[in-house]
Amino acid sequence: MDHMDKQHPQILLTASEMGEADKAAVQAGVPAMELMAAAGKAVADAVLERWSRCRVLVLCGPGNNGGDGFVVAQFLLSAGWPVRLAFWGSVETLSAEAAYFYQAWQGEIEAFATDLLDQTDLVIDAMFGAGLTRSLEGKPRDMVDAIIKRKMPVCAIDVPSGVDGTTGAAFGLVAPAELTVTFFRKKPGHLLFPGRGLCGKLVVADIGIPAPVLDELNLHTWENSPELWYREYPWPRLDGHKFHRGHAVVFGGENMTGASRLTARAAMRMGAGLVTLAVPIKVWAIYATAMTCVMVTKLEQSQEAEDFEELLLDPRHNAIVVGPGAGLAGFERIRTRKIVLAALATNRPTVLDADGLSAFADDPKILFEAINGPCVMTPHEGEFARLFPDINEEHAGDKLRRARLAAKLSAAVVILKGADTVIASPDGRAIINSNAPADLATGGSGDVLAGFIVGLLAQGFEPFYAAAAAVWMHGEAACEVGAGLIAEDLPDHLPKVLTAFKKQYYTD
Ligand SMILES: NC(=O)C1=CN([C@@H]2O[C@H](COP(=O)(O)OP(=O)(O)OC[C@H]3O[C@@H](n4cnc5c(N)ncnc54)[C@H](OP(=O)(O)O)[C@@H]3O)[C@@H](O)[C@H]2O)[C@@H](O)CC1
Ligand SMILES: [K+]
Repeated sequence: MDHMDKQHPQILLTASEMGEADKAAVQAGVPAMELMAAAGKAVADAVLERWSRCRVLVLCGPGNNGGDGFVVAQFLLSAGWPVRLAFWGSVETLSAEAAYFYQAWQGEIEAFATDLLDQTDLVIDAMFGAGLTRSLEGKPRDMVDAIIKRKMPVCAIDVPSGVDGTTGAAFGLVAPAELTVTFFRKKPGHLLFPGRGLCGKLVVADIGIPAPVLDELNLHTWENSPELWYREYPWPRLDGHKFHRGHAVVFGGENMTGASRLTARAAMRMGAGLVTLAVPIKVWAIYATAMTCVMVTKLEQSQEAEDFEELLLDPRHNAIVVGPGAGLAGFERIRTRKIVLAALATNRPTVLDADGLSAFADDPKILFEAINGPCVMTPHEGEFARLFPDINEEHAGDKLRRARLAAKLSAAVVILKGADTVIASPDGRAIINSNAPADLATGGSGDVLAGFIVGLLAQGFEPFYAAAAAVWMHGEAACEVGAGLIAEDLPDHLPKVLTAFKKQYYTD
């Protein structure tokens, strides 16, 4: 855990945490005026780098986001660009720094009017940033509406106005930015949808806030990267043999036999020393003919759960996954529940996915009460809504909080999947993943993820790290494959990912 330290470049700051960092920086002797000047300069530099000289309209709002806008306008004007500036707000309520840069602006200050866009090639959105509390109304809303209709290029300061930097939720209409420049550290809303999709390219600028101010804050959210967990990674030992690398057990059902096969193959690829697929006797032959390095074992008819329990009496079976293709139809639901409960009763690291979660939709409490050991749950949004209906409703639009509360309630690491997967630990820490390409949205990719996780658990990786590492490797493997990806490709491209990862991060 030491490595997920607060000064980490991957740390993410909510609006209030950023405000605290800002205050601490001022207390440490960095004047607020300098922070604003640096912020505005960073935005101007990013604009000068990306765009050629063109007619710019800077839209300044009533808070410090607008203050940054005055600075940008002045820098671009000094660089010889044609700049117009419109302000919406009241001069009396500007902060001291914003008022200073308002006064310092050498051009005219105009009122918000959509016809300003007629003579504009590029909009600088300095309307609202971290202080946004509600949907835009009146003139700012009309402006955003017109920018959207005209499909104007936008550079947003901190966040596109209307995006909540803490949650990524959009308050009403938002003009999508081509470039967003934020300060010091990213915010969760830059990584979580819809915010992420509205930011365009994201630049993080250093504005002179000293990193040690972060040590004083209570921070617990990071962007996923091997930097967070590579030091604890269970590197294979040179003198090791397969028993050092664990033995994962995968339950396979009767109908969707492909799902657990993908899981088992993925667990092997991730480096589990051995993998056993335990399946009902009726379908044993289907599995046995399809698998090679994975062992397939039979569960006798009508006593599958008992046989599964017996299999787990062997303590070498040190990580378990139940869910992919486990089955929910008719009697299968009861069987899946029994298998899950048998797995959890061992208190060994267990991954619950798909049907292994949905089997408890009627009474999730039974599941939560059974979780007393290390457990990773991997719901997609539909499964999450079934297991955590109250949290889901109460905190709609705040994926980070939903995942965190679910982890706390269930005492499991929760991976709330999607394009912006969140990995939450029961202790309150959370990681947002950002490397997943769109190609990953394909049947079976979740089964592979479950296999990657159990493969790491079998090797003794701590569950929160195993979850984060598996999600990251899954994204990397998908990037390796590219367009046309099918789930089978993911385990087979993992060796390239693991090799590159080892080359970059392994130290003796
Ligand atoms: N922290 C730092 O380190 C640094 C921060 N910097 C910059 O400061 C920005 C944060 O500044 P900020 O806190 O003044 O918030 P900001 O978003 O400009 O405006 C809040 C104002 O808008 C109002 N308001 C809110 N929603 C509204 C709505 N829908 N419609 C209408 N009004 C609405 C709200 O009024 P109220 O809600 O109180 O009625 C309040 O008056 C940050 O994003 C970054 O760009 C940099 O200078 C570098 C250092
Ligand atoms: K903005």
